[in-house]
Amino acid sequence: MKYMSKVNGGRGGIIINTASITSETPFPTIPIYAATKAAVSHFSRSFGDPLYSGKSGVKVIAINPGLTDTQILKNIADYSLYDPDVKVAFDVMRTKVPTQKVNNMGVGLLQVLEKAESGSVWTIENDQPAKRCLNPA
Ligand SMILES: NC(=O)C1=CN([C@@H]2O[C@H](COP(=O)(O)OP(=O)(O)OC[C@H]3O[C@@H](n4cnc5c(N)ncnc54)[C@H](O)[C@@H]3O)[C@@H](O)[C@H]2O)C=CC1
Ligand SMILES: CCCCC/C=C\C=C\C(=O)C/C=C\C/C=C\CCCC(=O)O
Repeated sequence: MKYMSKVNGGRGGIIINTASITSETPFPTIPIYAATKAAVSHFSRSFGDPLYSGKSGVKVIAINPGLTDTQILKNIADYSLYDPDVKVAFDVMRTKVPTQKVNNMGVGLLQVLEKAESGSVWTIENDQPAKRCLNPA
């Protein structure tokens, strides 16, 4: 931010912070992960305020990916899931939530870069176009 800021002779720019759809609502199966993502969303909304971006020319935006086919899902068995019943609930949820292709994150990200206002939060899920999140953390 310091070096990108127009105040310091920089060119401005865009910072995209990766939150998650788990930031939008309480997520009992992965509480710590979901809470950190809510923090990423809130942090981005605050630093994206025109109070900062108006002077700096640096937009700050958060994206909320839905479940996406990456390595993090293959590593999931390595994570502590707190309780055996939570593991069962987690596995059931996995079967119900659609997993999107990584490519859709690239497409969605370009849409966000083109039109997003500073301080906004965008959901990219289910192989659909990016949508502005109406109930961010
Ligand atoms: N795949 C999914 O379903 C979703 C992923 N996300 C978020 O997307 C972001 C990217 O994750 P994916 O590409 O899905 O997972 P990934 O496991 O493919 O990539 C994560 C990358 O982060 C790196 N990494 C981990 N700890 C690090 C550290 N301390 N310092 C530097 N690098 C570190 C890993 O080496 C890996 O290259 C993460 O913030 C994740 O929480 C959000 C919503 C859904
Ligand atoms: C993953 C099954 C639940 C389905 C939830 C839908 C979307 C999830 C999006 C995410 O951001 C979750 C992606 C990966 C989970 C990664 C880590 C879990 C860490 C668990 C923990 O807090 O110990």
